[in-house]
Amino acid sequence: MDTVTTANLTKRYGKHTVVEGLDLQIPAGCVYGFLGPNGSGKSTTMKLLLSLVRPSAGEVRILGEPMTRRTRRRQLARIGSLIEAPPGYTHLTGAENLRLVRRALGLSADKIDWAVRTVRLDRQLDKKVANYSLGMKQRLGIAMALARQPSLLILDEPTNGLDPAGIEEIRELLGNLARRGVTVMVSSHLLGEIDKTADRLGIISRGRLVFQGTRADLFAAATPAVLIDTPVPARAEEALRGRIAASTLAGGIRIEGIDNAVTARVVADLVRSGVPIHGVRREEQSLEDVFLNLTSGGRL
Ligand SMILES: Nc1ncnc2c1ncn2[C@@H]1O[C@H](COP(=O)(O)OP(=O)(O)OP(=O)(O)O)[C@@H](O)[C@H]1O
Repeated sequence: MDTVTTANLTKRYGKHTVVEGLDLQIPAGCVYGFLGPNGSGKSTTMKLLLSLVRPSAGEVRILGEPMTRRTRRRQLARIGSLIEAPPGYTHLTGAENLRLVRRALGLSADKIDWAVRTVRLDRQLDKKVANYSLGMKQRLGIAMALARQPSLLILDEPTNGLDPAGIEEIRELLGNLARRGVTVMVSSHLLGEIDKTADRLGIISRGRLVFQGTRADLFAAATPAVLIDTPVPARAEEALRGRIAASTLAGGIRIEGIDNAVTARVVADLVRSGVPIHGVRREEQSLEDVFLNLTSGGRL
């Protein structure tokens, strides 16, 4: 079952469409990496899911139920979230902040203890939050979100500004939570920060979902350029001119965006034209390249 689904989810501010026709599907118990460049609409989407912002069109369903003004209170009891800046009063200690959360939500002490142990903040609780590192603040924010033992955790850029060790720690934490059955949606503008933890990826660019699926699906969806090795690249390019756009390289030609059937036809054409072919392969492509292609080079 999917924990979150949206249908045609859309948000407009005046004439500006910030989120457009999103159909999200977040399966239960997974880490869903929600990726997109800065300003592409990730925070707005998360606020829509949490009903902090009202959709201009479309709907959100969480744990099988529509998220509306009427159901919001009940729904939010099952959702933990961390949106934008880490929460907490900086003049209070971690423990004092958590006590406030405990009272506000009427939780038992063992739930707070569990959340604190899960984020490994147990030894830092007596410090004032003002003296916390950014990583500690993020972990306190996650502990606050976890205290109610949510089925769904929504985290907006929790690794933003953290050093590599801090990023790794959050990644590990999210993986552990998912293994215990919590569905985690986590956003980032950097693919490398979450791709190792995420079982599923959703990529948003200019308010539209440009990809949703597994990492393997993402690779498959992208078609890397074909490289044809030949000692006479200029002749090969000449033979294809007017039909296929090829660029010449030292020792071969490069053709973008052609599928296997077209590749076979190109090779047959070259052979017929007397061009010797020493090899045909697809260019190596990193997940980062695929991401950049889908998001037009990481721009909005
Ligand atoms: N309340 C608002 N009124 C008008 N425009 C808004 C509002 N909130 C967000 N926007 C615009 O919506 C677009 C998407 O913003 P959003 O914060 O959702 O993106 P994001 O992907 O989370 O980016 P970032 O990582 O920088 O936070 C931006 O152009 C932003 O200026």
